[in-house]
Amino acid sequence: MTIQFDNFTAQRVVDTAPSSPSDEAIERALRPKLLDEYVGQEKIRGQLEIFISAARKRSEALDHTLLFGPPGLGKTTLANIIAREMGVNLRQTSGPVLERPGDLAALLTNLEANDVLFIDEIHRLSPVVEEILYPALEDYQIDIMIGECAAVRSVKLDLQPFTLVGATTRAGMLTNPLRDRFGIVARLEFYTTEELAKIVMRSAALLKAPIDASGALEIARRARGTPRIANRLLRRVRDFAEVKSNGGITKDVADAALIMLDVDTAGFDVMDRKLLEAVLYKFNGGPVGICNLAAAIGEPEDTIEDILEPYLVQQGYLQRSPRGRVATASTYRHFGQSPPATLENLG
Ligand SMILES: Nc1ncnc2c1ncn2[C@@H]1O[C@H](COP(=O)(O)OP(=O)(O)OP(=O)(O)O)[C@@H](O)[C@H]1O
Ligand SMILES: [Mg+2]
Repeated sequence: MTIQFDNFTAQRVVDTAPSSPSDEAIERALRPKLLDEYVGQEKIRGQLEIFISAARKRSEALDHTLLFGPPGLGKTTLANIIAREMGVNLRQTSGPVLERPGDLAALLTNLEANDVLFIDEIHRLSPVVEEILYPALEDYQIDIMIGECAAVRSVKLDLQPFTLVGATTRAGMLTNPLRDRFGIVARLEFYTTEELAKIVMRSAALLKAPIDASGALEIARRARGTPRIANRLLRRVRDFAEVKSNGGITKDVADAALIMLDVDTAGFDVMDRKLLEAVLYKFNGGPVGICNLAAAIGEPEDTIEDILEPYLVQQGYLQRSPRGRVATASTYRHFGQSPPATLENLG
C-alpha cells in the first residue's frame, strides 16, 4: 500500500504488504526454513509437528491445510516450511492467477506424490476453478472436458496424492464446501512482543546488524504484532543507526529512529492514527459504518478491514459493533483525551 502525500508517494513503514522487489528478496532471506526456526504460533506449530511426522511415517500426503490471518504473520513462510519438513516440492500459485479451470488442471496433473500445492489468496478463486478443486481434494481426481460441441465428453483423470495449503486473510470469504475440505485449519495470531523481539534478534544476526536486547524489544513493541513489520522496522532502524550513531541498535537509537519514522509508542503510524482520529473526532467516538469511515479517510473498505482494523481491534483501540466501529477508552487516552463516562466504566 502506498500513501499519497501532496507531492510525493511514500511507502507506509508499518505496511503489512511486501512492497518493492528488494523488500521481497530480503523477506525471502529472513524467512525461517524449518519448523524449529519458526517463532511463536505455538499451537499451530505443535499440531503441525505431529501431523507432519505422522504423515511422513505413513508416507502419505499431509491433510489439506488452511492458514488464515492478517497479512505478514507468516502464512507463506509456513507453507514453505510444510513442504520442506515433508521433504516434497512446493508449487505456488494464487487465487486471482488461476483464471481458467485448465490453469489449475495443468498444475494438479504435474504434481508428484505428496507434493504441496500452495494457493495464496484462496478466497479469490473463481467458482469454475473451485469446482475442479473439489474432487481433486476429496478423491485425487479431476473431471476434464475434452472434444467439441456434440462430441464433448467428460474424462476423469487420476492425480497423485497431494496436500493443498491454502492461505487467506479472510476465512469468512471462503465458500463452505471449500472450507469443509480442509482437514487442518490454522488461524495465525498476532505475535507477542517477546516473540517479535526474538524474530528481530534472529533477523539482525542474519543481517549482521549489531543490536542489544533493549533495542530489539523497542522495535518489537512497535511492530503491530507482525513479523513482516518487525523486520522492516529493523532495517530502517539499522540505516538510522549507521548514519546517526556508531551502528549499534540500542533502545535509544531505536526510539529516535521510530520517532523519525512517525511510528508512535503503540506502533501506530499516520494511517492508524488517521482512522482512529476519524472515529473519535469526525464521528464522535462512533458507532460509524465501515462505508462512512472509508469515505472519511479516503481508503478502500477492504484495506480498512484487512490491514488496519485487525490489530487495532485486537489491541482494544477499536470495537466492532453491529451498528459500526466504536472508539474505546484506550483510544481516547491514546490521544490525550479523557474517555466519556459511559466508556470509563468499561476500562
Ligand atoms: N513465525 C515467524 N518467525 C520468524 N519470522 C517470521 C515468522 N513469520 C513470519 N516471519 C517473517 O515475516 C515475513 C512475512 O511473512 P510471510 O510472507 O510468511 O507472511 P504472510 O502471512 O504470507 O503475508 P501475506 O498475507 O501478505 O501473504 C517473512 O519474510 C518472515 O521473515
Ligand atoms: Mg504470503
